[in-house]
Amino acid sequence: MAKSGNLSINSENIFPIIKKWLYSDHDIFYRELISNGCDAVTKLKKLDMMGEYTLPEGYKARIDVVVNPEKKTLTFTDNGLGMTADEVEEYINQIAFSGAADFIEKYKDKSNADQIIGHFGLGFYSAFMVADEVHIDTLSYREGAKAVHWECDGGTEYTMEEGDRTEVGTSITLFLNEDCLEFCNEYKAREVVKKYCSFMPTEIYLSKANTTETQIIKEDEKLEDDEVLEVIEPEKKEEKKEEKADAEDTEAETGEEEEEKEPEPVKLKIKKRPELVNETTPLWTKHTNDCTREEYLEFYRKVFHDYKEPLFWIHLNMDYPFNLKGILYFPKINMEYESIEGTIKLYNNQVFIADNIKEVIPEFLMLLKGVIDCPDLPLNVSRSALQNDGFVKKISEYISKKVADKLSGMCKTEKEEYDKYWDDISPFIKFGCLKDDKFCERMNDYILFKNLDGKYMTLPECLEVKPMGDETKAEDGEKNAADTGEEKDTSGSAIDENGEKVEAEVVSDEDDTEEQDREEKKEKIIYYVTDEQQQGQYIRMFRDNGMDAVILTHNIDQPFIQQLESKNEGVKFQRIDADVTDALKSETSEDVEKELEEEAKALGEIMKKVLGNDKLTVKVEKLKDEKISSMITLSEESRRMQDMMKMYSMPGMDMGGFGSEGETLILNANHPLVQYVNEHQEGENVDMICQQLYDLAKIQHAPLAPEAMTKFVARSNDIMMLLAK
Ligand SMILES: Nc1ncnc2c1ncn2[C@@H]1O[C@H](COP(=O)(O)OP(=O)(O)OP(=O)(O)O)[C@@H](O)[C@H]1O
Repeated sequence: MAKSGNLSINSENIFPIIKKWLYSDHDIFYRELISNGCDAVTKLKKLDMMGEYTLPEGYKARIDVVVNPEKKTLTFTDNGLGMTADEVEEYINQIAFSGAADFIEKYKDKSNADQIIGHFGLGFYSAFMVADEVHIDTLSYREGAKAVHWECDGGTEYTMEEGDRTEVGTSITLFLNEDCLEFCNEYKAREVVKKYCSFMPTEIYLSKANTTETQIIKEDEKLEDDEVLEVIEPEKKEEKKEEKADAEDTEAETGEEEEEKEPEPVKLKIKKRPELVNETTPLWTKHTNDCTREEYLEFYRKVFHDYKEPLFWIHLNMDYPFNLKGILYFPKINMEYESIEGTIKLYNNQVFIADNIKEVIPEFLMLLKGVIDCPDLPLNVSRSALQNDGFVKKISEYISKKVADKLSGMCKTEKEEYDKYWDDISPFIKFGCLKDDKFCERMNDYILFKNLDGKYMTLPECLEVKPMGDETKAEDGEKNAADTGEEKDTSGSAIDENGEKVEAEVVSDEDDTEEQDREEKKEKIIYYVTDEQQQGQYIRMFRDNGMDAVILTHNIDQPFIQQLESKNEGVKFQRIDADVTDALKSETSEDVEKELEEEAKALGEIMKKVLGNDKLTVKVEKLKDEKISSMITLSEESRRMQDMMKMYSMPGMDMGGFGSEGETLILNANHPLVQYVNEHQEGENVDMICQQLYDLAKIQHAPLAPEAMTKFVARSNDIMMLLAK
C-alpha cells in the first residue's frame, strides 16, 4: 500500500506559518498530541461499550511519552482505537490539514495580541512547531486492519506505507528540530506534561528511552512490565551490626528504618519505571458528597503549591443549561506581606487551557485559587470574541452567583465561622462589589462591619441600631439629657439631611407615625474609623456617649463605601471626625445657640489673627466632655476629595492647598481654656493658648507637619517652664 502524495492544502507552505503563529506557547503540542491519544482511548472504550469491539483482557488505557535525548526524538504512544490507511488519509492528510489551513486563513491577519485561546482545531499539526519530521505508526482496532506508517518532513509531501506496529493504537514520533531540543529533556517534558495534562482522563506515563536509572522495590511490589536488574537479599544481622556506622548503606538510601524486629524483605533493583504524571479523576469531577475535607486540602496543596490551608471552598457543579464543574478556594491572605493574587485554572474536559482567562472568569474571582472545567466553552475563537460571547457571560455570571450564594449562606447559617473569615475574605468581597454590580446587590446584606468592640455586624444590623440619643426627643432647655445619664445611641441619625442638628424637633405622641416616616426618609449615618490610634480621642468621645462606629482601615474601603452609598439610598458613611454629632454636644436652648454663635465669631477672629490663617473656620460648641478643649472636624466630602487628590497626586506635587479645605476648628465652650481666651481676648498667654489649642486639635486628627511639630514641642516646653516658675 506504499503511497506518497501531496497534502491537500491551499497554502504553498503552511508550516512556517504554523510555527510563527504558535510561537508564543509552542509547548502546547504536548497537550494536543496527548489529548488526541486520550480521545483515541475514549473512542475505543466507547466501541467496546457499544459491542463493536472487545477490549483485550486486562486492558489498561495509557499514554506513554518517551523522551530520547540521544536520538532527539519524542514519542507519544496510546492504546486507543488507531487508524486505518484510509483514516490516516482522511483525518491526517486531508481534514486535519484543511482545518489547519482554515485556521491560518482565518487568523493570519490578526495581531498576535489577540491570541487564540487554545489553538484547538490545529491538533496534530502543532507537532511541526517543534519537529522537522513526524512519523505516525498506527494500527486500527478494525478486524484485519493493517499497520500504517506515515512520514512527513515538514514540507507539503508525505509518504505512507504499511507499518510494523502490532498492537492496536498509535505512536507519533517527533524528530525535534535543533531549536527545540529542550523538549526531549526529561525535566522539561515533565514540567510541560504536568502543566497541560495533570488531570487528563487517561493515565500518562513519562520515561526516558534507554535509561540507566534504577529504582529499588520490595519483591512483592513487582509489576509485570518491570525489568529486574538485581535481586537484593536482606543483610544478615551480624553484618548489619558491623556496618552500622556506615550510614550510606542501601537501606538508609531508601529511607528504611533500621528496626530489626521484622525480617527484612527481599528487594529488587529494577529499571526505573515510567512515571505516572497525571490524575485521571480529579476532585472536581466527583460529587461534593464523595469528597472529604482532607481531599480538598490535598488537592489545593498539590495544584497551587500553597501550604497554608485555604479558608473554605466552593464546589461548582452544573449540568444545565451548560456543563461546568470546578472548585474555588478562598486562600488565607496575609495582608501585610503578600499581594493578593490568585490563580483560576481553566480546563476543557480535563484538558488544561490556561490560567486566569479574564474573559470567562469574573475579574474579582482571580483573587481566589481554583479550577474550572467547562467542556462547552467555545475555545477555538479569539479572546476578544470570547469576551462578547453571551454564553461566556452566562458562565461568568453563574460563577459569581454561586460565590455570592455560598457567602450569604454562610453568613446566615454559620455566622460565627463567617465572622472568623471576614478579615481575610473582605478585600475580595469588597473588590467583587466594586467590580460586579450584581454581586454587590447579592452581597449587600452580608457584608460585615467590625464595630468598636470588635463585633461583626451586617449592614442591616448597623442601620438597625437604635439611636441612643434618640433625636426624636423633644427639645427641653431645662432637661439636659446629659444630666439624666441616660444616653442612647445616636448613630442612626444624629444629623438631618442638611447636616443640621435635629434636637429642635418637637415630637408628641400623635406625631409618632409621621415622625417614623420622616425618620425613614432621613439619612442613616454609619460612622467609621480609619485609624484607631489617631482617631482615639474621637473614639473615646463616641464611646462615652454610647455611640458606635465601624472600623474601615483598608485602602479599598473608601471606594467601597461609596459603592454602598450608591446602592443603598439614604445610607451615608461618615468618618468619626467629620463633624461633631449632636450626641456629643450638651443640649442647648435657642438663646444659648445664639450666644455660642457670637462667641464663635469673636473667638474665630482671635484664632485667625494668632494663627495667621484667614481661611480657618471656627465653631464653638458646648461639648459634653468637658475635658476636651479643641478638636478638628473635616467634612466627609472634603476629606474624601483630599484622599482622592492624594491618591492621584504625582510625587512632589504640592498638596498644601488642599490641606485645610473643609476643616473646622471646634472649640468647647465648656472648657476653661476656651473660656480664658474668650474673656481675655489678647495677650501673650492668649496667643500661646490659641496656638496650642489648634495644634492639639490637629494632632488628634492627623499627624502634624514636621515644622508644626517642632513648634508644638518648643511651645509645650515653654508652657511647662511657666509651670516650673
Ligand atoms: N492518536 C490518535 N489516534 C487515533 N486517531 C487520531 C490520533 N491523532 C489524531 N487522530 C485523528 O486525526 C484527526 C485529526 O486530529 P487533530 O488533532 O488534527 O484534530 P482533532 O483532534 O480533530 O481536533 P483538535 O484540534 O481539537 O485536536 C482526529 O480527529 C482523529 O480522528
